[in-house]
Amino acid sequence: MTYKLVLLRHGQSAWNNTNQFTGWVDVPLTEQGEQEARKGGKLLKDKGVLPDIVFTSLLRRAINTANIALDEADRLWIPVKRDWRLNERHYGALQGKNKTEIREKYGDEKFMLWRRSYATPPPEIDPDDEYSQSHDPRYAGAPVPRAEALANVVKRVTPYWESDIVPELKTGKTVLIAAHGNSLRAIVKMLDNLTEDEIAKVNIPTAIPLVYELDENFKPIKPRGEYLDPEAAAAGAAAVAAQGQK
Ligand SMILES: O=C(O)[C@@H](CO)OP(=O)(O)O
Repeated sequence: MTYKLVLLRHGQSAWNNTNQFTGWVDVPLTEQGEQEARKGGKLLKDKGVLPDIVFTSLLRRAINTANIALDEADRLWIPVKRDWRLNERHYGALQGKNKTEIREKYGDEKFMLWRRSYATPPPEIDPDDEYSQSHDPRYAGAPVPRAEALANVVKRVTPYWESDIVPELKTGKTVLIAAHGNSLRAIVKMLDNLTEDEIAKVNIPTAIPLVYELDENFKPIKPRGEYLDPEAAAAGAAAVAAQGQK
């Protein structure tokens, strides 16, 4: 018995477009982002990868990407589960800041440490900052972070994977997770058992489905899975890696 998992990062968001750190700030998709989501859905349909259930974060860029892609694949009717544990990594005090300006102000090393190190979180956000989520009713009862490193995301995603996602895979459903660059990196790290150095080099392109076939222990049969459009995925990942450089 094997299991099928599809990871989908949201399409281009308003702040991807303006080169701002986003994290838990609930920015919309751009028109280009919507178009990317449609393309992602078409890939699912054309390749016959048809999700039976979708998991999303609580952020509109992931929710809308899932809806647009599933509509395109004629699967808008499938059940949906949303959870803050699939949210983007909380970018702390960097939320809302321009990536290039931060790199220029603090230097390459610190910039990359905050973006891609495993265990070092960015500086914490003030709970009363306009871009803090401390007072957002959607997170009532949840421990809203003031900043997260990727390690913190792995820590919140892994129990959710075990408790909510694995049981759906076990019933033989094709599971779609529509989420974010760094929450998906946390899942990729966990699935592929990557080292901290290996995951630092992984960048997830927007809205290109990444398909994993998993064995009976929920481990990838093909390490790192398979993008449904590998060429576009490589170009997209390179563009993410280069953010803040210009
Ligand atoms: O700003 C963010 O929340 C993320 C994803 O867009 O950025 P980065 O790729 O720099 O971690």
